[in-house]
Amino acid sequence: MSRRIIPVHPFDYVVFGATGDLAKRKLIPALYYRFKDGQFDEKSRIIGVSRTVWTDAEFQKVARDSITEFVEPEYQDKKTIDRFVSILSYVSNDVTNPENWTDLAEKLRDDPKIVRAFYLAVAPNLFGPICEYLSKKGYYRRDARVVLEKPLGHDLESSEAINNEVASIFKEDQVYRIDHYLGKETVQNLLALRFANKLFEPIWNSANIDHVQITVSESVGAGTRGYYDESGALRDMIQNHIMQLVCLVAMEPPASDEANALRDEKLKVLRSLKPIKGADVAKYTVRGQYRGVTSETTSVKGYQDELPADKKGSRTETFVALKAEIENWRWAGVPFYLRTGKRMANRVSEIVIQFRDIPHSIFEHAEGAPKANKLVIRLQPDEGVKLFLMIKDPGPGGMRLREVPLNLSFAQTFAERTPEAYERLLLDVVRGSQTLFMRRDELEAAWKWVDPIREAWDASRDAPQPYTAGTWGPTGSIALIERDGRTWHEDDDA
Ligand SMILES: NC(=O)C1=CN([C@@H]2O[C@H](COP(=O)(O)OP(=O)(O)OC[C@H]3O[C@@H](n4cnc5c(N)ncnc54)[C@H](OP(=O)(O)O)[C@@H]3O)[C@@H](O)[C@H]2O)C=CC1
Ligand SMILES: O=C1O[C@H](COP(=O)(O)O)[C@@H](O)[C@H](O)[C@H]1O
Repeated sequence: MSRRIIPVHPFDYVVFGATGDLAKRKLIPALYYRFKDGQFDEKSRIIGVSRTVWTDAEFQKVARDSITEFVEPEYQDKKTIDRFVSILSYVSNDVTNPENWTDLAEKLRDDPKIVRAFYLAVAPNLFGPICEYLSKKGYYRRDARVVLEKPLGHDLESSEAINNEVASIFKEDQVYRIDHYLGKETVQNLLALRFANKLFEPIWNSANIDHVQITVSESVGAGTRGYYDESGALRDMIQNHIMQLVCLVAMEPPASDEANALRDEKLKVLRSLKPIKGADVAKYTVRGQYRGVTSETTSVKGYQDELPADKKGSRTETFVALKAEIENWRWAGVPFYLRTGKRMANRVSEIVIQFRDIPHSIFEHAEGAPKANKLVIRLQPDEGVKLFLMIKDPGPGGMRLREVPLNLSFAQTFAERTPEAYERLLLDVVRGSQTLFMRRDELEAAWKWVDPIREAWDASRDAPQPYTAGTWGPTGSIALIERDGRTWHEDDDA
């Protein structure tokens, strides 16, 4: 069955930061895919804005190159690319220079039926000037939308300052804060799994679940990404993506999929997280930094070796593991073990729901003991869901118990390409759907929870624990979970 494509209203999408890396690698390809699928056509416009002096044709040429490089070859056809780039135009503008602000009036249509969206793919210090520009030049409309890229601050205070600047022009129902994890198909599937099935909800609680693990590991390094040393894994991954995953796993069933119904429930989870402060930080968190490794076949640089001279000696963490707890009736006593890192053994993002042991085994004389059930939701790569169950090993040899996975592999089940997160999110903005975007109070609640961890690390004399590139992180991370008599999940299909 082929996918049903519902076209969106015609729009004017103004992309600030159009010459940047994000526009080139993610935004242009995502918009192209949606155009190719017929979700919008030449009635819409995409207007790039940056300081670089380009003509429309130059911007169109760069967009063509980005499609050639980042769109799968079977989706590239000249006729569609020609049609797509014909709706692209460009305006050169330094938003910090009010004396020379450029006019967008020629590009923006003054028609209330045409959706107006501003995508701020620029550093957050430009959000204020851009909002001022939009307001003073009269491009603001009460029904316009503004999309904010991360990082939205480096702590609660700076996040409040950014949000205040934006809020001085845009109302909260106009603001779309991107957490691209929410746009991932498999993350949305978590909602379907939990709330479109009868099976799980009755057992989704502390009476039946022993613990939850969330791992987002990357095999790539961090050092060449300019921003990373100011950020570190706690701010870069835990505060946003992993907190959002915790929310989706732990929240109460919302009354509907309406944006605020969902966000209200996520917010309650964030506000129920037990604070990790002071001496508890050393007990419940582990931070690491990768070391290089050289063998006969490979040579991988350590984080320190990748840094420029003035940053050597940095104590920025490239790995975090922590034990979080949610203080409410559903989750009391169920630890959430979270970990993320760069230069780890594999690229894998997964959520593991480890159920409790059965209350009593009747298999006294069987070969093998029953193991507790486990649900593994693989977000990437090899997206899918595995439910580990006990079965009788077939054959005449008596009762032999074996753990096997019920395996739903998305790649094997669905022939169609899995859309990239940005494809969904960019058009949700046009649809006016905020469900997959973070509300201000959620963002701030997440900062409020991570800030004391960061502060305790900054005050500590200890450096991050070293781990060798290509491994699963420092030994402290293994100890964190093993201390509780548990282990990190390793997917060897049982
Ligand atoms: N790249 C990525 O994969 C991701 C990026 N982000 C975030 O998105 C934002 C953009 O990232 P990225 O594209 O990588 O950054 P780049 O540095 O590649 O691009 C920054 C953009 O901002 C424009 N710009 C800078 N100063 C001004 C100005 N005064 N007036 C108008 N435009 C200006 C630049 O254009 P010019 O120099 O021509 O003015 C350029 O287009 C950042 O906040 C980043 O953290 C978030 C997630 C992923
Ligand atoms: O936001 C970020 O996410 C990426 C990982 O995203 P993924 O979609 O590839 O899983 C991470 O590499 C980057 O450091 C971080 O800023």
